[in-house]
Amino acid sequence: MAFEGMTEAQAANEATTLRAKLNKWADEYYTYDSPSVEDAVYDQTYQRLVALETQFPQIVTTDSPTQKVGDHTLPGFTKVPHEIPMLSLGDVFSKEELGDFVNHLTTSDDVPFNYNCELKIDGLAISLKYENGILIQGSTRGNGQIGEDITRNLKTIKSIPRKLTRPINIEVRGECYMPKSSFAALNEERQNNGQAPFANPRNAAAGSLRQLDSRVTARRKLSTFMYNVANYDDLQTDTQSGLLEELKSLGFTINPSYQVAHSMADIDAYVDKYQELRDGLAYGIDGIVIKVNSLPLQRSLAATVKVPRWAIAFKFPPEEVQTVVRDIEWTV
Ligand SMILES: NC(=O)c1cc2c(=O)c3cc(F)ccc3oc2nc1N
Repeated sequence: MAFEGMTEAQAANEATTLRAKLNKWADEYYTYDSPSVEDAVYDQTYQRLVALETQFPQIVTTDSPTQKVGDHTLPGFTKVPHEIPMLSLGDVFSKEELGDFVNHLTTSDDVPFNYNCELKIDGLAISLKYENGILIQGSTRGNGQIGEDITRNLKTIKSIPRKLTRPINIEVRGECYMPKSSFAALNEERQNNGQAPFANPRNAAAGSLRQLDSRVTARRKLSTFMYNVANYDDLQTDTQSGLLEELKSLGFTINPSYQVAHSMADIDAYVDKYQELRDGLAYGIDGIVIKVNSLPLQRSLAATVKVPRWAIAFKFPPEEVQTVVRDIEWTV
């Protein structure tokens, strides 16, 4: 990141702005456990400041976040490499795009029209690793390749089984979320004791999971819906819908509102149904996930670098939740 043609004064000026942002975000994170930006934004901003101060050493100040001892990434959680990357879903925003995705897949790759429709829970993606049926590690998605070890916090969540009904080795992925009722109660409590409220249940879940003190996490009434398996081999089922039932039989909580679709009309009906029911659900959803139902076909379709070819997210417009407008002065 070279700063061609930048004068020292300009560098000093930008460094001052970056330091203020980083200090504010760190303060939000440590003091109010409600960071207003994702870690990746914090890290990118930090790296830019380091590059600026490296190129213009004379602008370094003693109070710069770069001068603090220790690792600049938010501490407290060890990093966890995901042997099988935790990818994100590709998004579509209209039924036409959704139809294009499904029809393209079904015709070109000889995929029978057999899709599993699921609610897209608006939470934080997590991965749970079990050995001989015992929970040994829980982690966040992180950047998809490297997550954070939050085992101790996930163990406080009642819907996450410590021990499965069968002693198998399995890595299961799903969503950790905060029910709407818990979110409302938490924000009321925070406002009563002068803390900044969380903007939405997703931020509240993220802030609650990255608590260094698990007792705080335990009080946050988080829950989970699991939906995927990283290593399929131990499973007896060969469909996505069957996988959900198998996860349930192992002791996981799955979202019961899934439905197999055999036509575009089925998919459209499911989308319309849950666009209607959305506001009345006990948890936030930000869309629908449509997946090829056959697991062998999922595997053969695999993924591009970033997203699976066998699944798509149909995104709803943002829900009209009454959130407190945060004084977000910064745009990165
Ligand atoms: N938020 C969700 O409720 C939800 C999320 C995902 C994913 O993020 C996801 C990511 C992949 F690379 C593959 C499948 C997935 O399936 C998923 N299924 C769901 N129901």
